[in-house]
Amino acid sequence: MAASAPAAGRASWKTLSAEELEKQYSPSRWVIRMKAEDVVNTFVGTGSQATRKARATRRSQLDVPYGDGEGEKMDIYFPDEDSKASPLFLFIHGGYWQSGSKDDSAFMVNPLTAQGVVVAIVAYDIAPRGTLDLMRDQVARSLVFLQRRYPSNKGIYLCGHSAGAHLAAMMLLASWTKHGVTPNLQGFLLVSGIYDLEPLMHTSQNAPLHMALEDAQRNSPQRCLEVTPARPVGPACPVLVVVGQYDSPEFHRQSREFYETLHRVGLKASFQELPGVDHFDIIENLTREDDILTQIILKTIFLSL
Ligand SMILES: N[C@@H](CC(=O)c1ccccc1NC=O)C(=O)O
Repeated sequence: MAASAPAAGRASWKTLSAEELEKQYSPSRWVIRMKAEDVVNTFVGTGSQATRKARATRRSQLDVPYGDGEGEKMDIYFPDEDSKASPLFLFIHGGYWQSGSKDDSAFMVNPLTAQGVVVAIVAYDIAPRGTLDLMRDQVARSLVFLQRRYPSNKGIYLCGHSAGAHLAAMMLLASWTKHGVTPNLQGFLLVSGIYDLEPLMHTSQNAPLHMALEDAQRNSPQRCLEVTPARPVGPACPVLVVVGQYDSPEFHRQSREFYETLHRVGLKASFQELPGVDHFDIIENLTREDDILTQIILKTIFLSL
């Protein structure tokens, strides 16, 4: 009996009504510090202000193409002192694979570049233009591009928020042989992510995504990790799963169960619930050097060097 308990727990969302699922997967409705309708505008405002500041105060290369597609661009921000062997931090923005842009996602650039980290913010083709399979391939190619451009890097640290954490987690399942180079991935930071996409099929978020059951399952790291034996990162590569105190119960469940799966398959996983933050200020606060998640990121990067 005990062996079947996790599987039963994993499908617990199936008992929720359509209305409750919609609420659970609407992150702004769980924010307590302001009205739900103001949350996303505030988040985008903070992100675009941080991006303006990063572009004004840091050396950068903007719209660097990592592929031939029009949307396949990244912004790269550099520390003041030039080094050929810096750690690289790649951020994948969220927005349910249908909103968000690299141009308002440079939250963490100033605090991280101040400590000698090169920060790249990647753009990908959001829906309806892009499919989940395309986005996943774009993120993989952006990592390959970074590895080729900076072959002596001191590790690539991949961070994603929400839908971006999902895309980051999919890189734990990537097959690098077809790309001809394996990115030097040394850490994953998965912030308020979604790892099982099946519940989303039953919410309004699926309208532009058009996920059928096979699409949702093929793109669910929670599911794929358990059945895929070959993994591209070793047991020494830390994978941090982080969720905000005020994320919804379903987001908490998704993070906890994904952490448990990572741990079970032998990855160096850790799980942290950050107190006092929600789905949005968990990322907005990365503009600050003294933020707890900024400090966790810096520790992850510099303790593993
Ligand atoms: N429509 C959603 C927006 C949202 O979930 C979101 C917005 C910006 C960045 C990340 C988000 N969530 C997941 O990717 C909401 O307001 O709850």
